[in-house]
Formats: sequence, C-alpha cells, structure tokens
Amino acid sequence: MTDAKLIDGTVFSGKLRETIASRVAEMKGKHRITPGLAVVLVGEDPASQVYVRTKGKRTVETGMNSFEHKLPADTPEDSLLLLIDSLNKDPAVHGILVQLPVPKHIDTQKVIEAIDPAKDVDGFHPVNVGRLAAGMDALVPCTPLGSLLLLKDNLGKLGGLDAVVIGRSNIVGKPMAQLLIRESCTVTIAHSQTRDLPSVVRRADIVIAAVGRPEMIKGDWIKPGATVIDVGINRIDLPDGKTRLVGDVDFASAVKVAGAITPVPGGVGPMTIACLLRNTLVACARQHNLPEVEF
Ligand SMILES: Nc1nc2c(c(=O)[nH]1)N[C@@H](CN(C=O)c1ccc(C(=O)N[C@@H](CCC(=O)O)C(=O)O)cc1)CN2
Ligand SMILES: [Mg+2]
Repeated sequence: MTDAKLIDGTVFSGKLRETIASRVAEMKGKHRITPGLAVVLVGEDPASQVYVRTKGKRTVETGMNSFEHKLPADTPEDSLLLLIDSLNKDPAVHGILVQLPVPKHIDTQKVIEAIDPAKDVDGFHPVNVGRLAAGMDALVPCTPLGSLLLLKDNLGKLGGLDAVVIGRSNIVGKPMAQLLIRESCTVTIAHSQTRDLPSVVRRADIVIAAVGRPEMIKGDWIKPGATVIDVGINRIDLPDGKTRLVGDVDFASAVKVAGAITPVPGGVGPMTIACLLRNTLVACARQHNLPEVEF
C-alpha cells in the first residue's frame, strides 16, 4: 500500500492568510475600518511567548492592527479583568484573546467570561459555546475550525461519514464534535474511559486525535484509507538530549494505513493562527453590521 497523502497545513494556512489579507484591504478601502486584535499574555511561558509573537506578526502582515499586552506573572486577577473591560469598550479592538494557560492564581473561566462574546475570537465564552451547539452563528474555536477546513479541503462534503474525536476538552474535542455534527457526520467522542478505544477508532472514516498523549494512536487502530487529523503538539526528549515535536498519532505507523494525514509540525498548528485572523475579520464585520465574510 502507498503511504497516506500529507495534508499540508503550512501551505493551506498561507493561502487562507492571503485571502484574509485581501478581505482586510477591501474593508479598509471600502469602509475605512481596520480590524484590530488584542492579545494578552500573562507571564513568561516560553512557548506562549512564541505563539503571541507569531500572532502579532501575522496580524500585522494581513493588514490588521495588533495590540499586545504583556503582563508580569504575578499580575492580580482583578487587574487582568480591568484590562479586559477596557478592551471590551475600545472600538479599535474587534477581537480579544488571552493566551492560555494563565498563571495558577488566575481563574481561567472567569477570564474567558469577562470577554465580550462579540469580541471572543477564541470562541471559548459560554455564549459562543452555546451558539455553536444550537447551530447559530458563533465565533468558533480556532484549532477545531482549522481542522475542519483541512478536512473539507481534502474530502469535500463530510455528510454521512463516521468521525471519532479522541479527547473531550472545551478547547478542541467538544467544539470539534459540534462542527462535525453540523457537517452531518456520525460523531463519537472518545476519552480516557472509553472501552476498547482501538476498535472504536477502527470504525472511523475521520479520526481527530486531541488527547495530549504523545504518539498514543497507532497505525493498526486506523481504518485503511481514513483521514487522520492530529491536533497533538507534544515535545518529547530524545536519547541524545535533544527534543522533538510529535503529535498524538504514531505517525510512522499511521502514514502506512491512512488515506490522508496531517504531520506534526506543519499540520493543524499553523491553521490555529490563520483561523484566529479569520475570526477577527468576522467579528469586525459583525460589529459593524457588514455582510458576513464567507470562508
Ligand atoms: N487563548 C488561546 N490559548 C492557546 C491556544 C488558543 O487557540 N487560544 N492554542 C494553543 C497555542 N497556540 C495558539 O495560541 C498555538 C499552538 C501551536 C501552533 C503552531 O503553529 N504549531 C506548530 C509548531 C510550533 C513549534 O514548533 O513549537 C505546528 O504544529 O506546526 C500555533 C498556535 C494553546 N494556547
Ligand atoms: Mg487557574
């Protein structure tokens, strides 16, 4: 059997960002509005610093305004909530994102709920969670949205396909399942207590791996020809003292069986930031009662 097709998230996200840039130019030219994204980072987590820097760079590259707020790790929760309140009221800011994880003394859910749902470009606010579940217009979490765009680009219509989502987090697993239901897939959500996970996965035409356990899903769990979307980003230590980034899927064995598969890095990861820019543009259009931007 030939190896699976590689789903290139770097190329796809680059094209998506080009489309967003042209829509931003149109919005600036026709309506004199520049979409603005505020990103808040609390603390000095090295990975978060890289993500926030990349978000700022990509925001500016697409022609939007970027507002970065870097706060020390010991920032009191109240000060963060006050900043969010001022960003909610700022008409130049159409999207607000607080980089996760936040330090332990801050209540993540309180922070998420402080963001105006109309500006919640992460799609984590209960209003957006509920709107997505009810099949209404919502701001949709970026990683699941990016995964869906890759799936549709590869498979076209998804209706009737069996999808298994492994992982039930609020950020990926649950919204991913909602998006797949919206596409008329038959969806199973598997998790740590699922019995006989390999045979559950073996039924699926679409496998979404979002467990956060390096290389857990093996090639012999995959139905031949299935499409595998690996959301995991795990840094593992190698015997030579170096580190390597791997997904939740054992890529070497899965690539022999799947029909198409996302690599790690270069699969879903780059789609997350492209979808953040997409959500900022959508939020901006909605706040100004402009026609919906379709992607
Ligand atoms: N408020 C949020 N916090 C976090 C989110 C989020 O969507 N909203 N997601 C992650 C981090 N993240 C964006 O914030 C993110 C993760 C990974 C990538 C990415 O492009 N990964 C690359 C590899 C990068 C590397 O070499 O380390 C890839 O997979 O190819 C982008 C964004 C947690 N926090
Ligand atoms: Mg906490």
